[in-house]
Order: sequence, then C-alpha cells, then structure tokens
Amino acid sequence: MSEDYRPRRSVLYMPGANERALEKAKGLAADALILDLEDSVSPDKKAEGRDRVCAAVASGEYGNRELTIRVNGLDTEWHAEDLRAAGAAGPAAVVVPKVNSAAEVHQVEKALEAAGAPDHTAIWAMVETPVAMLHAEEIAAASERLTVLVMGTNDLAKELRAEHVPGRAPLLGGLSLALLAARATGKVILDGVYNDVKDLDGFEAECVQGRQFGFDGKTLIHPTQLEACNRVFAPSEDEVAHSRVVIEAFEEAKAQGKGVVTVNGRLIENLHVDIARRVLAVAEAIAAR
Ligand SMILES: CC(C)(COP(=O)(O)OP(=O)(O)OC[C@H]1O[C@@H](n2cnc3c(N)ncnc32)[C@H](O)[C@@H]1OP(=O)(O)O)[C@@H](O)C(=O)NCCC(=O)NCCSC(=O)C[C@H](O)C(=O)O
Ligand SMILES: [Mg+2]
Repeated sequence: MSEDYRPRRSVLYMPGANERALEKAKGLAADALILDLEDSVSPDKKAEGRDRVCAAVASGEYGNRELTIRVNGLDTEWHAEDLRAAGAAGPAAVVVPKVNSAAEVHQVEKALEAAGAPDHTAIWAMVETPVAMLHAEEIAAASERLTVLVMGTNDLAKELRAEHVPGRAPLLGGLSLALLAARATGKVILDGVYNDVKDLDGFEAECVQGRQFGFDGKTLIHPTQLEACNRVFAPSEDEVAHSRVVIEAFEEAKAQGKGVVTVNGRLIENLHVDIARRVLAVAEAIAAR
C-alpha cells in the first residue's frame, strides 16, 4: 500500500476556552483533537480561548493525538488574528470553518505562510454550506496543504432548512458530494457530529452509516462518543481475518496462473486484494498507536 495511513477514526472538538476540557483531553482515547475557537467560544472569550489553545499546542502534553485548532470563519473579526496565532503555534492543522471556494483556501494558505506556519501545519477545510457542497472538488483540490475535509452537518442542515432525522436522508446528497470530492482528490474526509450526547445507540448507528459511506472517521463533541467511534471506524477482527484469507487465496491462485478465485463462494479479483491490503494496513496503524 503506497498511501500513508494515519488513524483519524475519532476527532473530538472541545471548547478552546474550557480549561477543564483541554486538561481532560490529554488522557482521552481520541485520534485527533480540534481545539475550537469558533462556535463553542463566546465572543467575550475569543482572545482567552486563542491564548489557551496556542499554549496547549506548545505544551507537548497531548501525546500522539493529532492536535488541531479551529479558527473563526473568514468573514469574522477574529479570523486574521486566529490564523496569525495558530500559524505561529504550529499545530498539526488549522481547521477552517465554512470554506466555500478554492480562493478562500488560497487566502488561508497565504496567511499561514505569512504567520510563519511550519510545513507540518495542514489546512483542514470544513464543508458545511450548499455552496461548499457544489464546490467541494475545487475546494479539496485547491492546495496540497489541504489534507482533510470536515463535514459540518449542523450548519449544512441549517442552510438547507433540513431536519435532523435518523438515517440523515436530507443530508445524503451533500455527504455524497463531499465524499466524491475527497476521494477524487485523494483527501481524507471526516463525518459531522452527532448532537445528542445521551443517545449512544443513535450515535453508533450514525458511525456505522458514516463508515459504510466511506468516511475515514467522525467528528465528536463528547468523550462518551469515543469508544463506539474508535470501534466502528476500525477493521473488526473478522474483517482482518477475512482479508488475510483473501490475500492468501489470491496469491495461491496467481501461482497457478489464475487471475480470479472464490472465497466462501465470492469472487476475488485484484481489486479485492487491494481492499484487503488496505484493511490490514489500517489495522496495523491502529495497533501501532
Ligand atoms: C456538549 C457539552 C456542552 C456537554 O458538556 P457537559 O454537560 O459539561 O458534559 P459532561 O458534564 O457530561 O462532561 C463530563 C466530563 O467530560 C468533559 N468533557 C465534556 N465534553 C468534552 C469535550 N468535548 N472534550 C473534552 N472533555 C470534555 C467535561 O469537562 C467533564 O470532565 P470532568 O469535569 O473531569 O468530569 C460538552 O461536551 C461540549 O462542550 N462539547 C464540545 C462542544 C463543541 O466543541 N462544539 C463545537 C463543535 S461542533 C460544531 O460546531 C459542528 C460543525 O461546525 C457543524 O456545523 O456541524
Ligand atoms: Mg459549523
């Protein structure tokens, strides 16, 4: 497998001005953290939150959790200072909300360069408006620095005037467009949040749906959502065992000059072996964490 795989099954938001949550996150089983300066921080706490999240990045106390900062939107009074501070702090990524065009990605890229952001600081673009759904491919392809698309399903539902319903029928068009864009451009894509922190069954069902769709992981808002998310977005033991059987059966068939074989009555071709190899690589990367 040529592609580098970094687990991003569970990506937990936390309010940037909430000291308790920032402290707690150091011990949570999240693959990545989004230290938020946008929706979860009130206007009077924006400056305090900015200082706190930059200090958190500088602390080096978050282990192998990928540490990112969500800045305020491009059209807000806080955006420029957020980018300056986040760029200088050098997190794994700056998460930019409500990105609607390639031009906006270029604007962020320039501001990060001006802030002296290190090369390892990527851009994660949130796609959460009807315009972003229709421009998803140009957004995803806008920059090599942009490595991840993040669904913002709350804003998307708001803009669509849609309701949050089990199965997310009103959002499926947008989810599909963003996924197509991510896969067409070789980017990672994360599913949106599940708002009811008490409804763990509903949450798990949405994780399963996201994984079946092809999302690489899911964004979360509460620590109780971590366990199911990490489990659902990891290959199960059965999948790993089946993948090994598939690879072995195909190798044997190849040695006998055959291009196809069946396993448990199912056709196995080259592409199924590629899938099986990816499953093993993902499982290994997760085990190595
Ligand atoms: C949703 C919450 C406001 C609930 O908070 P609270 O009632 O305080 O939760 P608990 O009392 O159950 O908390 C138990 C302990 O866990 C810690 N905690 C809670 N949430 C987090 C978290 N996200 N990260 C780290 N730690 C957390 C509490 O501090 C308690 O710790 P302890 O004191 O030791 O017991 C709250 O969970 C919350 O604020 N969640 C994050 C909200 C957020 O970041 N929202 C913005 C992102 S979502 C979004 O914007 C989506 C997107 O843009 C879109 O459009 O869809
Ligand atoms: Mg949003």
